[in-house]
Amino acid sequence: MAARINPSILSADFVNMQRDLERIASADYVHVDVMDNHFVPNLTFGPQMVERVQATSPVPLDVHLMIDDPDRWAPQYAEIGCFSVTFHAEAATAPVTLARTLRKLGARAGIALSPKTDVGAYLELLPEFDQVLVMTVEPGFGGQKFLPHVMSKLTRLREAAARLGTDVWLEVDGGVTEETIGIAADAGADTFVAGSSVFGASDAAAAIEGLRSAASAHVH
Ligand SMILES: O=C(CO)[C@@H](O)[C@H](O)COP(=O)(O)O
Ligand SMILES: [Fe+2]
Repeated sequence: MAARINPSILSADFVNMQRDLERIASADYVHVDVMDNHFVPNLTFGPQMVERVQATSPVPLDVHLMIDDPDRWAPQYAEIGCFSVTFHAEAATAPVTLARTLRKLGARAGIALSPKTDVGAYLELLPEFDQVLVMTVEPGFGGQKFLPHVMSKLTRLREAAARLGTDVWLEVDGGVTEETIGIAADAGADTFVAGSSVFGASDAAAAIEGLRSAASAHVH
């Protein structure tokens, strides 16, 4: 199976967003990091900007909400028509109810786990989600180092998905490069977010292709 490569526009030039969206037109999805300065100590943008990105982007949006109270704020991203909406397990009060709402609104529902969050409580709930985002850095900033110790979560998620017979995408986010992507793919990831390693390259399309082929050799 081919790996999905989702460049993160956190590393794009915010005043040249249209140009940077065109640079990553060969990606599978565009990863959009929404941060609120409360759940994480950084602030990006909200639904108005995401709606404009969606109208401009040649590829669908994979929205990653690093915000407090996603139960209240996440549905509006599905209403805009975003392809997938992922909220943090640590921030949601009623994750299953929220995932059902997102699906009813036509979005894929995702749940994200910060590095210190155990995966155990979510394994039996996998059929309620279309994707699980395993953070491989502390959420909040691009350009951090990949944390290999979280790979055991992917192994457990992959086993649980097979046992439950559910087709859930397993996404990794943070520090993904041509050097680290194979480690995540070997552990069971099939969807890869990459910010600085794509936008930091002079040729973003070549960087996407490099990541795709480095991962595809490992994706099961
Ligand atoms: O959600 C986040 C950070 O909180 C990510 O999506 C980053 O944007 C990834 O950036 P790199 O680690 O690939 O530079
Ligand atoms: Fe992200």
